[in-house]
Amino acid sequence: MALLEVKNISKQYKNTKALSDVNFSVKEGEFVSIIGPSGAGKSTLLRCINRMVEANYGEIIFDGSHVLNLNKKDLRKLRAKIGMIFQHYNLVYRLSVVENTLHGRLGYKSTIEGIMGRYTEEEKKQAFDILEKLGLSEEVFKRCDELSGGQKQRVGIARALIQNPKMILCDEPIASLDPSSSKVIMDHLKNVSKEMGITCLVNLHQVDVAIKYSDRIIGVNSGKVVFDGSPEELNNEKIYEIYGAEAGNLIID
Ligand SMILES: Nc1ncnc2c1ncn2[C@@H]1O[C@H](COP(=O)(O)OP(=O)(O)OP(=O)(O)O)[C@@H](O)[C@H]1O
Repeated sequence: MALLEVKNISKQYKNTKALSDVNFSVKEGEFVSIIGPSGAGKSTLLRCINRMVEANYGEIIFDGSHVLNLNKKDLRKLRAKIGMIFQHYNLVYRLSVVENTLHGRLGYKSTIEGIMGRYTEEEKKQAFDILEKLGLSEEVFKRCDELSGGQKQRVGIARALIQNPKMILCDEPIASLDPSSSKVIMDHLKNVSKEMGITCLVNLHQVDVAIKYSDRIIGVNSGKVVFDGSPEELNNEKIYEIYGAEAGNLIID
């Protein structure tokens, strides 16, 4: 069953048409990558789903809700069910690993509870458990500015997981990481989808990584979906269609 349906989505920034009539759906538990050249609209597309960017036209249905029609209160509830991971982590660096993780609970709290940092014992236990699973037991009380890039991104995953999300949107999660940290992060994300059944929608620059980890790949060029298929179907011809002139060094041997 589709957890997410994106129908006829278009987005126009002032002078730029970033998305044109984008259609696709994602099943529960699926791991889907979105690939495409720089400026293709990948980030805009991901951000339209949780309305960090407002689409101009179309429909998005997530878990039965018509996302684009939600009022402020219901949008907040929806966002609690959708985690997000960013290229530059978006952590509060002067705070500790566990505090940043617990920030994932803020969507479930009143403003005053949030400001006072009131978390239940159960929430704290869950934070410790998640951090242990992500190999961060030793770092729990460290400030986030003391961490490596790979560790910071694992805190980003922890913060998303403590939301108990149905889906995680990942916007270039490994674009700032070296290959070995990238592998650790991608392995954790794959685990999140396969073991925990959480749907992952991941923007990626690296075609080889998308092929290795995804159940399905969506290729975007100039704001349009030009490929939607399995990793096996992504041959060199399709890579040319997605990347155009940039395809040269991406070709698979
Ligand atoms: N806030 C904005 N205002 C105006 N134009 C924007 C804005 N955000 C993005 N754009 C433009 O919309 C297009 C799509 O941008 P977007 O960031 O979604 O692409 P992308 O595929 O994620 O690129 P990259 O891989 O480089 O991150 C680009 O032409 C970009 O310049």
